[in-house]
Amino acid sequence: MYKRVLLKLSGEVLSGEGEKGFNIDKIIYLIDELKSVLEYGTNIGIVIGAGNLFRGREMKELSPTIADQIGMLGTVINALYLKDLFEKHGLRTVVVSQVTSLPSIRPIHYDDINLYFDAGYLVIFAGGTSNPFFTTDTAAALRAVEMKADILIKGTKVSGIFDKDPKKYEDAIKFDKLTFDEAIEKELKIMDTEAFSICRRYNMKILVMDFFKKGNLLRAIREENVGTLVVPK
Ligand SMILES: Nc1ncnc2c1ncn2[C@@H]1O[C@H](COP(=O)(O)OP(=O)(O)OP(=O)(O)O)[C@@H](O)[C@H]1O
Ligand SMILES: O=c1ccn([C@@H]2O[C@H](COP(=O)(O)O)[C@@H](O)[C@H]2O)c(=O)[nH]1
Repeated sequence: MYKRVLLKLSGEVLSGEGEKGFNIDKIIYLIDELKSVLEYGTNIGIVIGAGNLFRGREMKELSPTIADQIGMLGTVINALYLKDLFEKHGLRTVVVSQVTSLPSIRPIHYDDINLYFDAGYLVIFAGGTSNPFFTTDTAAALRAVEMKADILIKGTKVSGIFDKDPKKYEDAIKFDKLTFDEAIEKELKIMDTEAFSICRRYNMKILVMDFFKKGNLLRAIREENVGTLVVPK
């Protein structure tokens, strides 16, 4: 069973696939999934995307750097929204970020992150990498390495990594396991090359799995066969 996990969630986990904003039923579902693993004492850090609010690349009327900054702020909005609801449902949560200074957000300090985990807090890393031209997949890779996670779990709307986008091609074939070299060489668009490359350099395993299937998070953390695993060799 994994003891320390970085969970990367697509913003659409908060809204529902193809939807915008927040859907409270989806967030209650997320809370239930998290509770089922927290009771085993697993430390969980979360990197949240912002596809439910803003994606830089979709705001074509704006300059890319401004659009990306708005996207990063979207991840901060999601983090604060989650923190409040998590706490109302009994999950102690801290939001850390370098991109904004707000009273309910703390700066990222490695020593403090260990203290938060030791005290049983969920840690939400908001604000992406703090730089434009990246996505929260790259932020998840960085934070997974920084927090010395056992694995980066990407919870998304597809059941794993396929040879092509399964949302576009019905005949896409799923991989059970891949190496980082294969994922990068095949240019599989499930995650950015930057994210794969950071994980390859630091031997950070990645599991991609369907977050909308009930019980999948616990199965993943118990190291059961779910989704697609990306490993060094
Ligand atoms: N080879 C592939 N295997 C699996 N999925 C793929 C592949 N290529 C592209 N995809 C697509 O990648 C998407 C992954 O989306 P992800 O969870 O990163 O959401 P996102 O849109 O980046 O996040 P957000 O909603 O926060 O912006 C899937 O929905 C899937 O359609
Ligand atoms: O490091 C980062 C992370 C994100 N952004 C911007 O935020 C949005 C939302 O992130 P998703 O990963 O797409 O959910 C992204 O589209 C970028 O515009 C960023 O600039 N830098």
